[in-house]
Amino acid sequence: MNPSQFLQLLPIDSQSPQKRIIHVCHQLPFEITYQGSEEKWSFLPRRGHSAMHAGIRSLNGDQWRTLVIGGAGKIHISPEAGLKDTVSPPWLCGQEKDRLVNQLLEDHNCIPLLLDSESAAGHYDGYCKTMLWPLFNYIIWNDATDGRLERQQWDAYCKVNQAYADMLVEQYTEGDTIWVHDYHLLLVPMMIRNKLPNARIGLFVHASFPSSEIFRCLPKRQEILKGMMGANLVGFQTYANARHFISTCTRVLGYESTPDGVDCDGHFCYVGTFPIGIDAESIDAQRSSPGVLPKIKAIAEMYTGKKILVGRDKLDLVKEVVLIQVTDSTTAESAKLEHKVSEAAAHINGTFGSLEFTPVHHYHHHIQPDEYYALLSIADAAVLTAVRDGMNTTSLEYVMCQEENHGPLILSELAGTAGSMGSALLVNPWDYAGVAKAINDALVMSEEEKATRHMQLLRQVKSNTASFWAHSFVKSLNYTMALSDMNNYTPLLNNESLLASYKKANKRLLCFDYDGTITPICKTPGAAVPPPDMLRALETLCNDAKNEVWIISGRDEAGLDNWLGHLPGLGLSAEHGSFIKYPHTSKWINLAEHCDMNWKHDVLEIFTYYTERTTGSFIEHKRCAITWHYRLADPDYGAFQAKECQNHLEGAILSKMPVEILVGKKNLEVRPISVNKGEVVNRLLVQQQQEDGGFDFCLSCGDDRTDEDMFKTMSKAESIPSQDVFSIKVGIEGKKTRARWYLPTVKAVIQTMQAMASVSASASVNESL
Ligand SMILES: O=P(O)(O)OC[C@H]1O[C@H](O[C@H]2O[C@H](CO)[C@@H](O)[C@H](O)[C@H]2O)[C@H](O)[C@@H](O)[C@@H]1O
Repeated sequence: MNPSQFLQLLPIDSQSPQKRIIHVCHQLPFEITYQGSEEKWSFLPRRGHSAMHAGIRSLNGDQWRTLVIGGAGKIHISPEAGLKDTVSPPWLCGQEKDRLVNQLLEDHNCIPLLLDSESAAGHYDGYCKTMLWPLFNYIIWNDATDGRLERQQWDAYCKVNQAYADMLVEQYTEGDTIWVHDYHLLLVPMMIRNKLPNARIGLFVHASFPSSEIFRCLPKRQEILKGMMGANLVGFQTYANARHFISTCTRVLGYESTPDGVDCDGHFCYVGTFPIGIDAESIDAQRSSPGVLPKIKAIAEMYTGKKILVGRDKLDLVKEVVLIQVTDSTTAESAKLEHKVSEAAAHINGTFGSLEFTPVHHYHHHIQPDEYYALLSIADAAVLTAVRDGMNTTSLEYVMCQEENHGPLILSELAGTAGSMGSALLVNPWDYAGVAKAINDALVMSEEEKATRHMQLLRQVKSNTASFWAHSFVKSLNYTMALSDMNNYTPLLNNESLLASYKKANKRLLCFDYDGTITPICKTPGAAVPPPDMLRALETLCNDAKNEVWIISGRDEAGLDNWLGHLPGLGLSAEHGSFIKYPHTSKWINLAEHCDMNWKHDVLEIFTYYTERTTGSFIEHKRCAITWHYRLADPDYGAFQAKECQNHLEGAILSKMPVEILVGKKNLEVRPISVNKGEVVNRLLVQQQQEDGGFDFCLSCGDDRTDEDMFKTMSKAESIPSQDVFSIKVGIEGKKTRARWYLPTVKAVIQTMQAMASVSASASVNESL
């Protein structure tokens, strides 16, 4: 179930009133001007990101208070202040800075981040604009460099992200909800998580997010994705972006995922789609303001007898004007592009124009709001043909301005808004003939069709507002947290009670699984060598006479002997309980010797069939089991083939042979039904009971389904008080398990082993004194 779906199922009033939401944005919504030491600072609305800031503002109300942390940007100096030009923030001395901070907080609930200009430029003009922005919009950089500039920009990106995270941590109080915005701050969620492990963190990516094939080109791809994973919920504008993100995490980081999100080393990061809208009421008020009507009249007079097409795009690499009769371009980010567009306009005018008629008017400057709304209102059609756009709020504003005229909207299907604007004339911006046809269709469209299409668009714009977007995201974030709590059947292992119980015990049984429990999962089985710190702890545990320590694994005897055989005090069980080797002995005992192994040939045939058809997959042969691995295959195709293979095995083998199929971590395993890890644990419990009065402390620890048999057996060990039985699942807390506790990672397991080992070591020192 994805977060948007939780909304329909869970009660709306689950938040207590007046909780605080702290937004972390690249820039504050205001341009700051210094008026002089005796005057108040002045704050004027900053251009751009108006939908985001409208959404943020809308959250201030009965339920929430908002605080916005954002970059101050360049600080302007009023001519009256007696200083020159604009300057970067560091000139601010203590008193002036305090005055600015206090005033922003009091007047607007904002806290400014004052960055030095070098870091700010390296972060924004550098890493954001030259690395991330083109890539996120499907443009691979074509200027090869020696990597030095990129490293400097990356360093600036990290430094600036850290500054935002630190500022947040400074402001944070328990219970706050944190909402980080956009691609400028993708490392911030994990930086915060490192300092505030239990915080409620949302991240919304306002920009597009590319497919994994594009994203994987980014040299810092892992760092960026892991930074994002610090969030509890990552939101995107479109379903396609969300899907790309999930599959990128699977492919680049090798994490397991579901359509709801990504499982990241014991933390589930939910992913959802939340298309942003505009503040419809405010746009309605602005388009009807007194300044707009005279502009409408002036434009109408200027183009009497002509149909007006309007286009408005930011001039950057991802937005090109295909055919525009009146354009207004906003920020000039590229002089080269401006030149290109001017040339195209001149060409069209030269070819199709005359002394009395100029078909393309290209205005390349910021136009004032009155002119903007007048243009959107007077147009006969809008042509918005970006080749990539996170959303495109101009299309929404155009619909608001056309309440009377019903002018058709020609919209690029590669703009985020296209997904919800089904009544627009959607075009592929690369298909020039298709765009030309759409323009013609728009101009000859009947009034009736225009009205019907416009009504549908308007309904969409008025219902999916900026406020709706912001509220949906925050509610989903809260619900994902609630869902994690609800799924948390299994609490985090309480180390204190474990150690207390361990200390007082006289005879302990410790059973550990191997892969994914005491050794991290690796790309190939041969690479999963035991970590040295784990081996040291294991050795100390084995040296404690009160302990009986076992590794109970799916691995074969040779593998376990090779990696762990040097610890004589360690008991080993291989192939999920088929073989055991008692501590201080060298002989393996085959517990499955009476099992029928005739199934192996048929299973091998099926596994071979899938191996031949799944590049990267391979078969691991064991004495009593066969394993088909697909970790190195394409993740989606591998998972698909594994399902097919499982169905095949179930149909062809299970009904006829006494075997079981185990669905492991990127593997499928077949082994006799009569052996399992629980049987080994049971054998050890019974033997100890018969020989020496039983254990008074039991621990089993494992990460996959085969380990559930150990947990089950231990939970039934009636002779041991339940508070001294520790069954521990390794991995994400949300998974159903029979274990009583969970630990998130292999690292946490090793730390627990070390903690028990130090109890054993100090007991042995005390005894020898
Ligand atoms: O019972 P376990 O000790 O957890 O062993 C289960 C299987 O582990 C191995 O495969 C898994 O670990 C590999 C190394 O990290 C990894 O490459 C693979 O994708 C995992 O499935 C082992 O190869 C199997 O024989 C074990 O049954």
